[in-house]
Amino acid sequence: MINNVKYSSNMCKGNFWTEFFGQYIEFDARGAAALRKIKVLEMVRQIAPTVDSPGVTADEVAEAAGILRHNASADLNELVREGLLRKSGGRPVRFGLKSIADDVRHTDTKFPDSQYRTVARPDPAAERPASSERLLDQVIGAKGSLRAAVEQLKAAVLYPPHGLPVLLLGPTGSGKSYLAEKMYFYAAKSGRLVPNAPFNVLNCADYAANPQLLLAQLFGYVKGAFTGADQTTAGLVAQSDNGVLFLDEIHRLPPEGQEMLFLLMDRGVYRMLGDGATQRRVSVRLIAATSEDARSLLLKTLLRRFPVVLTLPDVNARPLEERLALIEYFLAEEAARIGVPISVSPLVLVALMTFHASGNVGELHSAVLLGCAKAFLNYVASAGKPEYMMLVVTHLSPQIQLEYLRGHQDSLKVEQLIGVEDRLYMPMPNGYGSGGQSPEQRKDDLYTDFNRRMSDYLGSSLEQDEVQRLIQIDADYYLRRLLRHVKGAHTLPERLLEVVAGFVEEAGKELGCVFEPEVTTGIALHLASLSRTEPFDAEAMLELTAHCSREFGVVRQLSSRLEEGLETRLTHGQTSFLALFLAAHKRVAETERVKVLVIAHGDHTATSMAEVANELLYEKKVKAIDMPLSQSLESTLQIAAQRIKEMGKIKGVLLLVDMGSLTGFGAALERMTGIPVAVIPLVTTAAIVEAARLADNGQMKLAQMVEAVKQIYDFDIAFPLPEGKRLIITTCLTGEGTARKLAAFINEALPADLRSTVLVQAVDLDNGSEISGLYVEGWRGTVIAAVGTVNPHLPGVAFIGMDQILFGSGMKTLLELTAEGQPAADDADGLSKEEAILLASKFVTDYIDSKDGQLYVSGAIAALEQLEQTVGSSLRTSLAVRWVIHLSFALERIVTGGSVMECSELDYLEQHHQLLLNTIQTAVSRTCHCLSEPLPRSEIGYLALIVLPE
Ligand SMILES: Nc1ncnc2c1ncn2[C@@H]1O[C@H](COP(=O)(O)OP(=O)(O)OP(=O)(O)O)[C@@H](O)[C@H]1O
Repeated sequence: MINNVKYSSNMCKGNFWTEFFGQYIEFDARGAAALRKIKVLEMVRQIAPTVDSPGVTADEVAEAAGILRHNASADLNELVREGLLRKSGGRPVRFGLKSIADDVRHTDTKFPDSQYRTVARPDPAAERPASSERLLDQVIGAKGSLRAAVEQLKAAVLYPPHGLPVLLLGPTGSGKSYLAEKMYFYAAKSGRLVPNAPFNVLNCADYAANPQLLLAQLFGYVKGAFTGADQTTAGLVAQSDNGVLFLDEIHRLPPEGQEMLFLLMDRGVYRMLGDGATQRRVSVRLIAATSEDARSLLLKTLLRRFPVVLTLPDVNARPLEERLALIEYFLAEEAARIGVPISVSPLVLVALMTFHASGNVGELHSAVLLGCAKAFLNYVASAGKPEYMMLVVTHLSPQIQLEYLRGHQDSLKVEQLIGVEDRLYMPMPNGYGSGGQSPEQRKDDLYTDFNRRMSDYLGSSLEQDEVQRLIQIDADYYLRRLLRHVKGAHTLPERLLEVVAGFVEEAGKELGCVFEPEVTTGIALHLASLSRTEPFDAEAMLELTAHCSREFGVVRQLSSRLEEGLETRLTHGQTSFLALFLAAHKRVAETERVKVLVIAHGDHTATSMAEVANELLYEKKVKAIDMPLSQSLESTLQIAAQRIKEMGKIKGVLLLVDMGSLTGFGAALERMTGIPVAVIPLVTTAAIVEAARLADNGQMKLAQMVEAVKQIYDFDIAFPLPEGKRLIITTCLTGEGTARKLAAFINEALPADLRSTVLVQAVDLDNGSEISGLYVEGWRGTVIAAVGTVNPHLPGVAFIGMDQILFGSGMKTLLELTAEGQPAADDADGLSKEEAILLASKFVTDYIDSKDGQLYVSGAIAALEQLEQTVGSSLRTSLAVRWVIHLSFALERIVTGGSVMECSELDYLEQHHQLLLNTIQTAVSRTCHCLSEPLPRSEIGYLALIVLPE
């Protein structure tokens, strides 16, 4: 147990905390070790996400997590002991995920190598339509903080003959609307309502500025009741006959409105505005809610008429188990929505469990939605075909991350509750917990979901272009889910389909584009399912349509036609929605299109990448050609030309290839087909997705598309490389940190005459995204080597691991490569031993952010000199550098109470090199005065391993 960890070293400041959280935060050491272990596990999962990947070294994890290497090593070994990771033999030791498939019991999805120890799975019973009894019992908290409320709600619903009015109190977002809706389903399921009974919602706050209009909406009015009342119109009370009316924010109802409600509640009658004489009879179950102080804002006489008044608790005061259940519920819902399992790290759960949700369950819900939205962007852009979407702590909002770091009084309890294992949320076929709803209602829900997500995006800190992309993706998903919910259009009236088809065609003409037939079906389904409800956030919708004003204009222009055909009026919200929908699905006519073709070496490389992209896109139109190694270039060229010809008359082809001579196909194919072809080399799945998305959208010219796709290869080196210069790239996962330090380190280590011609540049690989092949392509032959913690796999470019540079002969190799094949002089890196040691010391003191750094380095150097003196020979420069760096870090670790490194070869060393071990032990204890106890034997073992090659 580490008692005094303070995340105050340079490394942590520079690499992790400041990068993610913008400022330096000292946080309580309590639980730090446990959290660090969780983080280490998360990093392994990020760097080596599958069980068959080669695994990661402690260095890589330390780098990625922004922690000291020995801590990473200690945690990794502990995770191995706990059975969470596997460890490979050989050097350097690699750690990888374990295959533990037993716990995954989900039958639909295959997870042959799932590394998850536990799988959080929604209650299978939730998949079945819930019985009326279960409906309310399934509400999270029904057995806990909402127990009394749920019992009273049941009684209120069942009370003969028409139930009792209910007033729900509680802070905003505490679930009042949610419970009102549940009550409606409960009443319907238990046979207290007629089939298809209405459920109408009126948020009185929406009409706060116009109480007259509010009353008119509620009670209806007769012709001439007020200026503008051209015809007699029924209100929501009448429309809710035999059903449920939910009045949200009821305190906004003016006193006369409250009085009008008395009559309804006492005698089941009401009067329309402008007709005080006629009493009309209805049977309406009334549910009301307010987040304000009802006692001071409602008439006492109204308050008294609610026999059931319930106050919902603040989510921050609810038991931790309930909060976890809510989070898990939302995660499972998201998994169902996107149709992909979601893997969630314990860190995420701890953060979600402990932040102060002032907006209550609603805010918790938004936090999950937005986290998933960010994760989804990464998922869509990730190469390969991830089995699941990963939700990690950096996907959460900065505020939540910040709160998490500040710590929380319940942190320890929460960590215990959550454990250290990742959880996997499976997409449930019927959604999660949607029991009791008809397909019709589900459709409404989809829309409500969609609507709410849009508002959340708008209110979030997401970048504008991220919001736009998410809207597009969501609109696409909405359509697909809608189509999935109601199989085919046969349930739709023919007339509706006809009207919508006409509208879509006209819209296409106006916008100069075409729409797939599914778009007609989708809009028809959407309109059919929405006829009863007004989208609740019309304003947010309007805001969203800012980016598709042309479509908005066209819908407005054509709306009268649609309204006539549908015999209804489109609300503002619906108009905006249709514009959004058209914008997301408009396609250019075939002849105006650019098509995407992928060619890559290997039996399946191209086809499998295209398959992934197609799966993620609405239109599955990416074509691929595999080029097995046995296939000649010439025949691949012929096949490609044939394939392009089959595409018919098109505007151009964006050809994505992997490497080699395929990059030269562009001109040849243009000649053979007469169609413009642009080539982008070093294809990745992310690039295909982006290319296909742009091709789908059809707004760009071929050349513009090439430029746009290049953006996917995101890197931070300026084009072009100055004339005559060559380049060494340094890499690391978190970009800013080690790569930059390493760049500075190598730059300093380069002989002066080379510095003018060789640039050392850090490249941000941004959590595994691929380095820009394009840039390497552009500078073909100019990159000498890549150095760092992650191999970017640049074709034809040698990679030297950071450990090799620091602890091995990496610098020598690098200089050899720099000198174009001429071996570097003599030892290590051409530096004198003193210079090399000086550099190593500087490296160490840069990393250890305390005045003691110098102490550790001096100790390490003194120990080396002592050893050399005793042995009577001088250690080679590269080994001396390794010794100094290693021992300095070891001293810091031990002095600050860190874990001791295990040395697996210690037994062997004790048997065969005991004298050496003893000599080192003596040298260290004589010179390293910072130690209060002898350096542990296994640490000595490591030092011996450094010396032994000599
Ligand atoms: N017990 C619950 N289980 C699942 N989801 C819930 C629960 N309670 C609330 N929610 C979700 O939390 C969000 C906010 O709930 P809701 O809108 O019902 O709150 P509210 O009290 O009506 O808020 P407001 O006063 O702002 O109208 C919704 O997304 C709702 O689905």
